[in-house]
Amino acid sequence: MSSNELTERVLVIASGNAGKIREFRQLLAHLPLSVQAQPKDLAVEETGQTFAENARIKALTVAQATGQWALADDSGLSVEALAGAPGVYSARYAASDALRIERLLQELKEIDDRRAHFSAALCIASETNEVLLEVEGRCEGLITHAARGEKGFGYDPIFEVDATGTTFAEMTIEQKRQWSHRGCAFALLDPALQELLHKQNKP
Ligand SMILES: O=P(O)(O)OP(=O)(O)OP(=O)(O)OC[C@H]1O[C@@H](n2cnc3c(O)ncnc32)[C@H](O)[C@@H]1O
Ligand SMILES: [Mg+2]
Repeated sequence: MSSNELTERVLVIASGNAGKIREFRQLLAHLPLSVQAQPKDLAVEETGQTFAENARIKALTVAQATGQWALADDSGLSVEALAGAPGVYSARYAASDALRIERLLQELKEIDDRRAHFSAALCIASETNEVLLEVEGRCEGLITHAARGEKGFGYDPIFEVDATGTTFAEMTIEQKRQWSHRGCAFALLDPALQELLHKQNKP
């Protein structure tokens, strides 16, 4: 075993969403961390009113259940013409990604104003019930009239990023990292997390 492995801290990704987990594995790859998935049987109720509250709830619950640091992400799509819906209810909008997309396109059928934004709140909590880091990121765009692209997950095929004119589903994981709500939030988290890990490893 190398000395690196000896000091490598475990970080549990407090999410049941395979698409998010894939992105976090890429985002965290350069850090001296052992990245693990949360236990399959763990379901956390998202009772918060905001993305930040829900991210906290998920991070604290999973950190306590696993006895490790946990990183949670609460995210969603807010549509201007729908007064911010589905927002924190983005996962509960319908039963599957395909049905969520279908419902949103249906709701916006007669509506010209397609402006929307994605938000992501990230939270890292410790096994001792402490919130270590919290950040938020946002990405502005438009809801398309039809799905475009095969990559990504969730609402990606119908969210066109203002800055690129492409949907998240048309982007590589690296491009999505550059423009997305999650990538922007992680850019804020990354230096603070590195500092925290550095401090921890000092004798
Ligand atoms: O709570 P966890 O277990 O992390 O997984 P979840 O899928 O329930 O995640 P949220 O509660 O944060 O709900 C977010 C919803 O918004 C969608 N979403 C979040 N980020 C997205 C992204 O980058 N691209 C497309 N859809 C996204 C996601 O698929 C969910 O339907
Ligand atoms: Mg959820």
